[in-house]
Amino acid sequence: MNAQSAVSSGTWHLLALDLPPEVYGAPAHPKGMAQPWGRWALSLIPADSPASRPETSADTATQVPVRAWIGRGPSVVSWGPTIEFAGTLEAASADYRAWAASLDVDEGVRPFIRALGAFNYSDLSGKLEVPTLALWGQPYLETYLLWHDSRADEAAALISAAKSAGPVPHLAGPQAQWQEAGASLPGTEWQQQVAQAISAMRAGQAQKVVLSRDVFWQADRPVPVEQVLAALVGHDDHEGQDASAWAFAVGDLVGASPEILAQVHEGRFFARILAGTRPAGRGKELWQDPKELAEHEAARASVIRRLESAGISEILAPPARLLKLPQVEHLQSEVSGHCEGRDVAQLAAHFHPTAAICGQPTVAAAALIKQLEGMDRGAFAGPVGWMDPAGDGQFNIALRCAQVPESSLRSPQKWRLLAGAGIMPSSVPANEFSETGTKMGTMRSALGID
Ligand SMILES: C=C(O[C@@H]1C=C(C(=O)O)C=C[C@H]1O)C(=O)O
Repeated sequence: MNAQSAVSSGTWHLLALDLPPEVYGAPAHPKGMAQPWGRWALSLIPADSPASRPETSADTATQVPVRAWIGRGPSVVSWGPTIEFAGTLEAASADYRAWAASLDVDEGVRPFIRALGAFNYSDLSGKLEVPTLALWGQPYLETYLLWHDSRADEAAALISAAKSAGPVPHLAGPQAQWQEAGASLPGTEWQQQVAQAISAMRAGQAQKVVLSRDVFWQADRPVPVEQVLAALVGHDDHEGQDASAWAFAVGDLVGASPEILAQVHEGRFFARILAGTRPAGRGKELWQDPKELAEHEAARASVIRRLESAGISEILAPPARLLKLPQVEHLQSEVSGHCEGRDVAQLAAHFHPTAAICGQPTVAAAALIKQLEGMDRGAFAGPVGWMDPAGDGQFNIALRCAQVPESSLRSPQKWRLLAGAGIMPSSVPANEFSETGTKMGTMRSALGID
């Protein structure tokens, strides 16, 4: 079936929901919204009944995958069928925007016919998906339900469920027992690869290379994605800072990334570059460590260098600051500018891969990753996020996440946790190994492993 033609002949609907102020958090401020709103919206996802949890892949059509993006700015929780635009990030976004522009819908509704997508690190292939039923939480305390005619019955049920739901229900985290189930490279081998990268860099092959690794975890039962997301949004708004990560379930990834590759809002571009890491509570050490400072500078410079060719003007790039997250602290640089006429997908594609997740110089670092990493990153470290028909939106770098099997997106039992670390000529392999382990802590904690 050609989903696009089937849906453009239908109708889209938008309803503003009148919700109690508690849903948006206290104090009622846009920055504080993500956590209670996320828990509220996630609690409305229909339960994962055994009937919707097929044992065989032949039944996967009955699955109801959850899609979500929850953090500062527009947030969404959705489930069920989507309209897909596959291809590279730029091709998929061009197709999506042309389709959205051609829809015969009210101009108040069109901006909410937004798409979510995750794209592979290596070639930016992937897909954008437009939810056909979605709860969109907006800054300034608004929530809209968007639905397509094909989901009218579910929308009616959801509207009455939303009316009778308590303000912010408690969602239990995952209750599974976990077993470690291998890795693409055993830890000792991975550290040998890091040592090789260090030798190659000392011989002048590159200045920085980011090597990542994975660890598989097997649960004794399916783990509903909304429980994991609820635990991830629970981490938000750490120590009174701005909401610092965006929890997501997009494509085959579930996680909470703090790093913004490209954000576009009404002609303004914004990015948040992270590089340089310490476990929580030890961030101040970063200012004294020449290796971390050089590593950060490489990542920051790689974005700043590409701003002009991206067509961005009136650039602001204040000095780096410390970003505190529950598991780790980073050096962060925020960069902004004017980006009239460029959409968020074009800009994300332009900046990918940054030195924060590839290295410096890009081509040499990419070659070392290919030679040494010993695994396929999939969409890990690729762009993940959302966009609207006008080209506004946000793509983060898919970090602090797990990849789950395509055949069980709703309640996966096997989770592949991934994390990387910037390797410099002065790096110590054992330290990089423990840094990647600490970064995986975001997911271990949300899954209830730690
Ligand atoms: C690669 C990751 O993180 C990146 C690498 C960092 C570093 O090496 O210090 C810090 C933040 C991210 O840009 C990851 O979280 O997996």
